[in-house]
Amino acid sequence: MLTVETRHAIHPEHAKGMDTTALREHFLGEGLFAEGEIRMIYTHYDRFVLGAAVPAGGSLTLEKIEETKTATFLERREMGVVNIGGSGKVEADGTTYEMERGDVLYLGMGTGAVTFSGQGRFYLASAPAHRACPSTLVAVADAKEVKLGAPETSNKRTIRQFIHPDVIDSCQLTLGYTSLEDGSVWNTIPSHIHDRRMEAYLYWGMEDESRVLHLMGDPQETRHLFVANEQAVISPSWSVHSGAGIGEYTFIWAMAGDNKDFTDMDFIQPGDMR
Ligand SMILES: O=C(O)C(=O)C[C@H](O)C(=O)CO
Ligand SMILES: [Zn+2]
Repeated sequence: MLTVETRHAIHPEHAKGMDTTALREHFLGEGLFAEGEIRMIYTHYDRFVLGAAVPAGGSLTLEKIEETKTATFLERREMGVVNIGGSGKVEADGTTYEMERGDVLYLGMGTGAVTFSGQGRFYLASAPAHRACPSTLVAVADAKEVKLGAPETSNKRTIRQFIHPDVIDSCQLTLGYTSLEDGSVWNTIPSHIHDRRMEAYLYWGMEDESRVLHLMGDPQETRHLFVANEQAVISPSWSVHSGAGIGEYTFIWAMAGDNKDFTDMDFIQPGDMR
């Protein structure tokens, strides 16, 4: 089964007046990972699509979605696939990619139908593309590692960059994930925005009862979302995206927009946030 939900772009002035239910309705992705299903969210933020495929031992094929009005989903798009489950396979364009937990697969524009199988839990992130870059499997060991933060500021973390100019080519998609060290709770502190790019976070590797308090909103009008395992947050270009978690957590960040410069961020120090 394939289901697609549409999320329209929200103006920051509109977001200021939202209550908790409305904030969750517009910015949180809940229930994306369902056994035997592909579930997707088509956003109007840079036409970024996020989703999940959980074949649960069977197989699932992503061929097309009505929203793009193209013959296949990847006809004019590129996509990142992250396996956050057990061993699984992805077949695309006549090639079978074996994916272990944490591996990332980049699929270039024009790839055609994509079939997911095995015990993988596949997170999907896709953006429009203008040229075909080579499809590439990037194992955890091949990612670029960046260490950030310190125990004194409770934000010591490892950023692993997979779909990133220093690792593989892509059109506009960048993707990787960040894991917190034991005892550190804060991600992406100091907070930042990047008006040039939207971003989506998928929190994973969490206990069922754990939660991340995700900060979003205009830096002068912050709001929060309590986020559980395997839930996603859509971050418009005007919104900060930081969080503090109870228990272990990792989050996949994926971005689309005008540049692929990971370090292009406008920082806002905690003292300047409201
Ligand atoms: O821990 C971090 O800091 C991040 O992972 C930053 C995000 O990837 C991000 O927001 C990039 O723009
Ligand atoms: Zn960011």
